[in-house]
Amino acid sequence: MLSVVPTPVTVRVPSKVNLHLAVGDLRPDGYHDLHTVFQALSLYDEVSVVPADTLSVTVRGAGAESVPTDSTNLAWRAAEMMAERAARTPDVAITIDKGIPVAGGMAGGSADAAATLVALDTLWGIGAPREDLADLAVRLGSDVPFCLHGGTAIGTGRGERLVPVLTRGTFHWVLALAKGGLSTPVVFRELDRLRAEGGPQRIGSADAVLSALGSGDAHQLAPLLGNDLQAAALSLDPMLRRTLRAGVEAGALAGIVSGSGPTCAFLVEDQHAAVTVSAELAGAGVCRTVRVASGPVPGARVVGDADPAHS
Ligand SMILES: C[C@](O)(CO)[C@H](O)COP(=O)(O)OP(=O)(O)OC[C@H]1O[C@@H](n2ccc(N)nc2=O)[C@H](O)[C@@H]1O
Ligand SMILES: Nc1ncnc2c1ncn2[C@@H]1O[C@H](COP(=O)(O)OP(=O)(O)OP(=O)(O)O)[C@@H](O)[C@H]1O
Repeated sequence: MLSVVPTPVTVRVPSKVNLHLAVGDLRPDGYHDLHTVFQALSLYDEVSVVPADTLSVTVRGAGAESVPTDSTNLAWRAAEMMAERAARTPDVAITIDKGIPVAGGMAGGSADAAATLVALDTLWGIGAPREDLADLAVRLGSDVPFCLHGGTAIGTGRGERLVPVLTRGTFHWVLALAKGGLSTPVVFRELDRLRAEGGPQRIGSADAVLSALGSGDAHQLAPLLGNDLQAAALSLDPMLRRTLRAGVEAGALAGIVSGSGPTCAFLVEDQHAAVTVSAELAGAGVCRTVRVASGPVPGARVVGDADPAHS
């Protein structure tokens, strides 16, 4: 008798960079209020799910060895949450192909959680409204709702309340991936420590960033990029200063630490500049590897899915 091999559902999910990341004071719940502008970038993870006897997670790609494959993996937790919502057991094998740097400040784990929600929604034929998935997403992490959403968006609260931002055209980025990672809570704590000592200066409002995004002009946007966590990331990893300097010397319009770091994101003029800047930066010996990306791109979606309900 022929046995039916189940077909996996695969979801592609983007990374993010914070074009503007204003961090408020520490709240009683341990989080900080944020006012941020996210942009989803074309550096992706792919997450596949297939029916299995029990829940499992396999991670492949760069940095896979430092990603947990047990119930502390955000994708595992997403599967349990989705199963609970669907009143069923989470009997799936999850395979994560990492293209997003691990602990790199580009929402790698959050992306996998968002992708798992979308993949299981399809595999189990749930058809949950996007708002329901967003409600589950916020319980998994502050960046998870944006990984579902994609595009460019303002994030407030702890980063989970999203409003889409109108942008024109495509922005081109060069990403310098670091050898190690930085822990997000440790970077927030370092900022609190620096602030207790009187510094660093806080970035201002995002208004100018929003109008630069509307113009589609990378030259206008470049000097406006700002990240309150940058000083904390540089304090924990002073070598990042060299990386930021090298990117600008290589011809980038501006460089910024991405989120909590240590990935550095460089805005460049166009696709051609992305290639030349990335080649020069790769030769400067200031990072583990260099990637080219563009944004904005859509959030987590099933590969090969042309259904506009998923847009
Ligand atoms: C730095 C950013 O990537 C910017 O988008 C995010 O704020 C981090 O989002 P995330 O990795 O999804 O973070 P979560 O898993 O929600 O939180 C991890 C830890 O980071 C700190 N955290 C996170 C978000 C926030 N608004 N304030 C915080 O202080 C808290 O110590 C929290 O316990
Ligand atoms: N699916 C996952 N992928 C990567 N890391 C994961 C995953 N699940 C749990 N983790 C854990 O989370 C830690 C942070 O990894 P992650 O790649 O999410 O960091 P990040 O990109 O800096 O996050 P963010 O930008 O959202 O602050 C890792 O060191 C790892 O132990």
